[in-house]
Amino acid sequence: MSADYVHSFTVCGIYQATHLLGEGATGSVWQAFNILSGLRVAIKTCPIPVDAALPPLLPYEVNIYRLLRDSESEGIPSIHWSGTDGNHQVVVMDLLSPNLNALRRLCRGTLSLRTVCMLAEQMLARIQFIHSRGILSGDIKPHNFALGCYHKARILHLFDFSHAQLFIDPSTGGHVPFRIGRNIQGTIRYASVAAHRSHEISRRDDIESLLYTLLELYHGKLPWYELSKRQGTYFNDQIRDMKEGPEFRDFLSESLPEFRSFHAHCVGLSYGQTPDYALLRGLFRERMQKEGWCYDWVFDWEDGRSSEKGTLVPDDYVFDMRFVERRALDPA
Ligand SMILES: Nc1ncnc2c1ncn2[C@@H]1O[C@H](COP(=O)(O)OP(=O)(O)OP(=O)(O)O)[C@@H](O)[C@H]1O
Repeated sequence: MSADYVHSFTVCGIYQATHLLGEGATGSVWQAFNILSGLRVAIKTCPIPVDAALPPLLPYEVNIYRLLRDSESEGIPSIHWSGTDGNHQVVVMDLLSPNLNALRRLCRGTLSLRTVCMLAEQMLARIQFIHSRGILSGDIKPHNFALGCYHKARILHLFDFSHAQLFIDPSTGGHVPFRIGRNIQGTIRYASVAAHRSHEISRRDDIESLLYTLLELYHGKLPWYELSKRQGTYFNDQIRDMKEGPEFRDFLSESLPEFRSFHAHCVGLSYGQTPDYALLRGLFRERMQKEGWCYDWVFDWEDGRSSEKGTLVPDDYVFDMRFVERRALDPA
């Protein structure tokens, strides 16, 4: 967290920050409100690098948001303002609800098949949209999807484009050529096998990461969950081997046929090939139809019983036992 911004601060004179929402590798995200209209917004801040040679991170992400901005960009947060404020780069954007990883935890670790099917429908639409604009997310994971606020409360948003990249070369209009030797980016737990192998990524890699995302939302954990908490090449290689090996095949064989068909489609895609988004969406639509479920966009976390014992506390939060009441541990 930035030392300058420990307490409430304002941006642009009209956005008053109230509290910290989350932190990532790029910066801190704060909840704020517009003091003129009362509209609640999110503010992402990132210290300006001291070394002028280092590339500015937030302006890069803002440029991606600009490329995605048009009348069809439902489910991509709007940018209200961006620029520098003091020694920070700042972007003011639509406020979103807690991300899907937090909501999975709120629902005691797993989401129902009905909720996963409804989420898959919107996730595929978002990914297809950014792909249609020549952009890859490079970091598809539950943490980067969240419902909107106000009238957008039923619209799933894809956000955090800090690892996004263009797969269409603007100078040639063609697909970026395949190459090996690219550093692995994004989040190891959800990275595609090709990304592990330092291959250039393309649309198929976002789709493979979506498969891992959906599997985690449904099952609660991926087979490489424990390994993914460790860092280093050794663990990355172990995770890659698990993704390609019998452990994952066994996991899939005990899972749902929809996920097996999804996996078969991913494996069959070559570099640069357009994924069959309709086929993938159809897998979940058919299941919804078979079960007699309708797309009412009422998710598990809106049912009080699913979240009874859940928590929004992050995985890595360490409770200090000095602050836990003895009675809670020993009711007698
Ligand atoms: N517009 C928003 N509204 C509400 N919460 C948000 C918003 N943007 C981000 N957050 C919260 O802040 C957290 C960090 O944001 P974000 O993922 O954009 O940061 P990052 O530094 O790019 O993260 P990463 O390390 O994953 O790349 C998110 O997990 C999310 O919970």
